[in-house]
Amino acid sequence: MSPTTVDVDRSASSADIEVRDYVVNQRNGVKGLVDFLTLTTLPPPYIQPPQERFTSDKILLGSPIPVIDVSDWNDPQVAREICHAATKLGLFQIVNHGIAPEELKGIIAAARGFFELPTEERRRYWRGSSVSETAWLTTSFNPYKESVLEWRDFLKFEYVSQQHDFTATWPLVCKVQVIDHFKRIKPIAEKILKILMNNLNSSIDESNKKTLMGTMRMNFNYYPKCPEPSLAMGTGRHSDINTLTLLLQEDGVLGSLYARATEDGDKWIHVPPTPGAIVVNIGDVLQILSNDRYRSVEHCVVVNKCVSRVSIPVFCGPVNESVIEPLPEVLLENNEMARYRKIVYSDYLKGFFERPHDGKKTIESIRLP
Ligand SMILES: O=C(O)CCC(=O)C(=O)O
Ligand SMILES: [Fe+2]
Repeated sequence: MSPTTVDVDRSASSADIEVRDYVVNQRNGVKGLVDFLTLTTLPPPYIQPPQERFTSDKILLGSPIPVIDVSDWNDPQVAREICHAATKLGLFQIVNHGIAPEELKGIIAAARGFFELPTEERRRYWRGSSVSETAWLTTSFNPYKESVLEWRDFLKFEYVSQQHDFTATWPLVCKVQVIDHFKRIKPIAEKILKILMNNLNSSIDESNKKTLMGTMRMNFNYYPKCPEPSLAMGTGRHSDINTLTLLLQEDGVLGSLYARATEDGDKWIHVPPTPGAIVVNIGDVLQILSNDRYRSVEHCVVVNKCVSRVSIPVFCGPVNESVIEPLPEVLLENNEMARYRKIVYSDYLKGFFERPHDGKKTIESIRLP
């Protein structure tokens, strides 16, 4: 690919195809693209239609994201604050969770380490031909289904503790840190889920553990510097579809993650990177189990002209075979009707991954009339 074709002609479909081919089919990712070209304008495949762009008039000021001090998990106030935040916004930050700042810095550095590897080295992990069955790299969200690409690459890890040596071929630059981060996040996620379940007159037991946290996956999201950030999106509007996500943001990069303030409005709250904090967000499965008591929060990521950014979500969720439906405990309590039809989680996943990021379309697709 010659650099000038992409740079000069913004509307030409040949340039469009060439960029897509380079990024997606040739498995360079958007990181490969920005390393190869000195871009002064945004390549056409990344130009979002005006209604999908994030503009400053959408930002809701004066509504800070709750920051919850969880140093004493047994304090009833902690449970109250977590349940309140899960009900209202569906997103909050926790501090004093027990993971040391140096450990958080270590996993961020490990993620950067991976994306700083030579392109050929990263490409060994490309989805579909990865050297590891439990770690793979791709770009955007769903590049073969999207008319506009998202400005990010991500490496996904699956924690399959019952499978011997599932980390054998993970990249050495980050392997130890990823394993340690999974192990540190797991008990924190379990404590939050326990609080949220207790509040629904339920609990975590052997029968539902596989639904609540039968799987754990981690992303290294990488958002390169973007020549025209106002025209692009790093991650499009979506809610996470799992139960609970615990996300680490890189310190210092402001104006990236936004959460939709209310279900029906188009106002968004900035989620500031807070040193030492972990962002927790409620996913669709908890909204379904709780019959809408908890809210899975729609969120999106804006990119930056001056700095690249890394974020590291850990997604706790059901195993594929789990049947997802509102909990009987919740329905009985108020003698209410289920608001969602029951669905096998693998079918739910299929619905989500079949289309581009599109707000809360997946959960809406199973809402009962
Ligand atoms: O980069 C972020 O802050 C959030 C990414 C995200 O929403 C996701 O990976 O699901
Ligand atoms: Fe997300």
